[in-house]
Amino acid sequence: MTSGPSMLLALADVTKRYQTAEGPLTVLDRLSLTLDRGETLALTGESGSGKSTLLHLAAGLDRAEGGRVLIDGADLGALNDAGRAALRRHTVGLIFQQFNLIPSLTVAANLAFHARLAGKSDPAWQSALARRLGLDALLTRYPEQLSGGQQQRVAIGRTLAARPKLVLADEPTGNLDEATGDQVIALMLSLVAESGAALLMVTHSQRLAERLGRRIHLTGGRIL
Ligand SMILES: Nc1ncnc2c1ncn2[C@@H]1O[C@H](COP(=O)(O)OP(=O)(O)OP(=O)(O)O)[C@@H](O)[C@H]1O
Repeated sequence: MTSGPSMLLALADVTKRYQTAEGPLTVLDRLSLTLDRGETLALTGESGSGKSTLLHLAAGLDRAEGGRVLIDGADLGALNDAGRAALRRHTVGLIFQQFNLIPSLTVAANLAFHARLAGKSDPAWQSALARRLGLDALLTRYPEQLSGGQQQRVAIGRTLAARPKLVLADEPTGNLDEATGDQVIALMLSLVAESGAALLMVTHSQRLAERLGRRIHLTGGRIL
């Protein structure tokens, strides 16, 4: 595999198996894909086709049985746990369906949390994100005092505040009604574009997938 300067994420011949009571289950079968800097890519596939598995591998949260995963030129297989954690902290941002906010922190502190951990606090960018995400009047509230759409807007702001080069989103609007979900996706896409990040987004929705620059479909452990 050649890794040019524009390539941010590459999976090359990646195989992932789980051990189950019925024997080994091959979820990803010599799968390859690349994502360029600033590119947005939608990943669709039936339930159980391996979308979340692929996203976890791309985040360095899990290891493949075969093949290679490269993020920003770094081969995850060649890094130890601390190296992978550092790469995740500095380069990757994750957005999940369940929002995953810290319940004991205010909206403002949640927004600041990841950027601070990554040593990349940028108050001006954080304020701009809060304003653009419509969170200015909610900064002193706690997550349990927010609607689902508001919580996901905080989660998006928290992720983008650290300026990750790669944003990985797993069904980010899966817990929201369609109208709220559409608004949240629109905000996420424009802020991802402004921050220059690349986005890999898992979705069940063909309609949402069509809003991204490129689409791939996972089936039988491979990409169509
Ligand atoms: N830790 C695990 N151990 C065993 N099997 C697993 C494990 N995690 C996932 N699987 C299996 O691997 C397959 C892929 O799971 P994955 O969660 O990646 O699918 P998905 O496409 O994200 O599904 P969904 O759209 O329903 O969220 C499924 O058959 C699942 O049962």
